[in-house]
Amino acid sequence: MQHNVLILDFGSQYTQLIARRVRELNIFCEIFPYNHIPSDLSSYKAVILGGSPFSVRGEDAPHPDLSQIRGKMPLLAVCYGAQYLAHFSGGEVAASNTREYGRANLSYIKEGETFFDGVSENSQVWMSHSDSIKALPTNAVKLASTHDVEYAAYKIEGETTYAIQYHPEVYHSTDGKKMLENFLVKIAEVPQNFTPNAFVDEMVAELKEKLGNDKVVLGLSGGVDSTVAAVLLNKAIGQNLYCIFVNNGLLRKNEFQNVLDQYKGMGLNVKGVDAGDRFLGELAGISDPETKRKTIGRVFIEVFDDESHLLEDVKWLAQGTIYPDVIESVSVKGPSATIKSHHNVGGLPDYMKLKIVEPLRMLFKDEVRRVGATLGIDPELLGRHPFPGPGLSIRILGDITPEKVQILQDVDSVFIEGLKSWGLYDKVWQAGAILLPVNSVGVMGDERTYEKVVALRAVESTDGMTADWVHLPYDFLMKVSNDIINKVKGVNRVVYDISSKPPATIEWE
Ligand SMILES: Nc1ncnc2c1ncn2[C@@H]1O[C@H](COP(=O)(O)OP(=O)(O)OP(=O)(O)O)[C@@H](O)[C@H]1O
Ligand SMILES: O=c1[nH]c(=O)c2[nH+]cn([C@@H]3O[C@H](COP(=O)(O)O)[C@@H](O)[C@H]3O)c2[nH]1
Ligand SMILES: NC(=O)CC[C@H](N)C(=O)O
Ligand SMILES: [Mg+2]
Repeated sequence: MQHNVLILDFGSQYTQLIARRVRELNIFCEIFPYNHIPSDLSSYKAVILGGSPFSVRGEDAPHPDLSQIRGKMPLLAVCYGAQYLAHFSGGEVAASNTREYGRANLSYIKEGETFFDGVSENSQVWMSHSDSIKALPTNAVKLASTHDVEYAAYKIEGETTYAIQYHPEVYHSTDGKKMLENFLVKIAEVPQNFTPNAFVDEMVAELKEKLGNDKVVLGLSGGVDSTVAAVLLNKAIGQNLYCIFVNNGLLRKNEFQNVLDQYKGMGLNVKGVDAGDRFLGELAGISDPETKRKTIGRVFIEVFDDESHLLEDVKWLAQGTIYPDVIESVSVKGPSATIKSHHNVGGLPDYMKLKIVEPLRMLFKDEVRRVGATLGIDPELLGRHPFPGPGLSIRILGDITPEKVQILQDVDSVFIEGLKSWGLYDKVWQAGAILLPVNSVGVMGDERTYEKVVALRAVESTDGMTADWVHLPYDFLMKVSNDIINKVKGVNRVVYDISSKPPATIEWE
């Protein structure tokens, strides 16, 4: 893969957004922590320095050595980056009188600067800083100001170095993407050749080379990432790819069969392993959410290990890891605090001795979907809502029994089919039902009932990190709750979850 743009992360919440914007320009980019700059920079055509929660004046602040970068290749310094260049090159950075956070407008733009081509006068930019550049570094020229910030942008004469105090990557910087494009395409002349087709061609060639005639196993979940990874690998190594799809007894209604049928038409070598009883047996009596997750993770690995022993001579394990997972584990802040342990076939124990291959580890979710579309994967599969690996187990509060699984599968099916038939499914990022560990009193046909309560959840989100509940039409909620109570025996009450994340989470456990 061409490594075109290098983004240095100083711990800003927006670093990933910079990468998103660059990718939207069809330019490939990679994020590295400021203290792990690659030693070979020959494949990079430009570098971007990101923002940071630190003050450059602080003692523990990131102070990387940029001597191999600055003046040697095009450099764009954003926020902390801009302050960093100023502070260490003859300028001055000091605390602002007021903390600047939010929208501002450019009140001055230097004429004739390529960086501002096509940028409107008074263009709105997003500020988020408490330090300010009080004096420019040596050889710098002011390029833009706002009402409150004199040095909103500058460049260094004799270098292709640009620096901006605002955040072009944030949506509220109306011309931010234009400025990034001006810098990357017009000034740094980075090629815009990172397209799904190019990715597929390059990745297939790379996988062929890397894997040769080796055998590879892959856990298929029916989800987008593992499916796209499988189709790519299948294109590269054909029948040497062995896909395993495990029924953990906690899938959606009829999902095991439906997913297997769907894969049949795709020419994949898939084995369905029905381990439902094994999972439910191991989960019996467990109510604690973390213990449930850990148990499922362990049994997954055991089933997987058993299955790969049935195959001879397997050398590789393929995974559907995508870029946000990678960034999470390499970012300056490191893997974030465990709120919920995600089960993952990824964390395989050493004794399995398989090498890991992850063809999607450089892609964001929407890029994975586009690659999937290029590969001809059914749009319905690519548009599927995310579904957690531990499945319905974390949507059954309290202990899990086969009866409860069946009730929840039926409720979930009425809800999801309802969303589809009302044309709402694609407007919702994720939806599902939760079986609560309480009974409530109801009346059906003049008789008292004392049955289960279910909660419905539907959220909007871009990446699952934050989410808002969806304002589903009342008519829809009325119809679906009526259908659930009438069709699913054992349920006499339906409630709708109106919590956003944070402070709640999407799943209840
Ligand atoms: N039922 C299953 N059978 C086999 N492998 C599975 C199953 N569920 C999950 N996996 C494997 O575990 C990985 C992690 O699952 P998880 O659901 O957490 O991933 P994901 O990010 O949602 O990806 P996907 O879109 O592939 O489901 C999957 O990519 C897949 O390789
Ligand atoms: O693959 C997964 N394994 C897990 O263990 C897991 N737990 C939560 N999720 C999914 O992650 C997103 C965020 O969920 P939370 O707000 O509940 O943390 C939502 O999309 C959840 O469905 C999981 N996915
Ligand atoms: N967003 C940023 O990069 C902020 C930089 C620095 N911490 C400041 O407050 O000024
Ligand atoms: Mg999944």
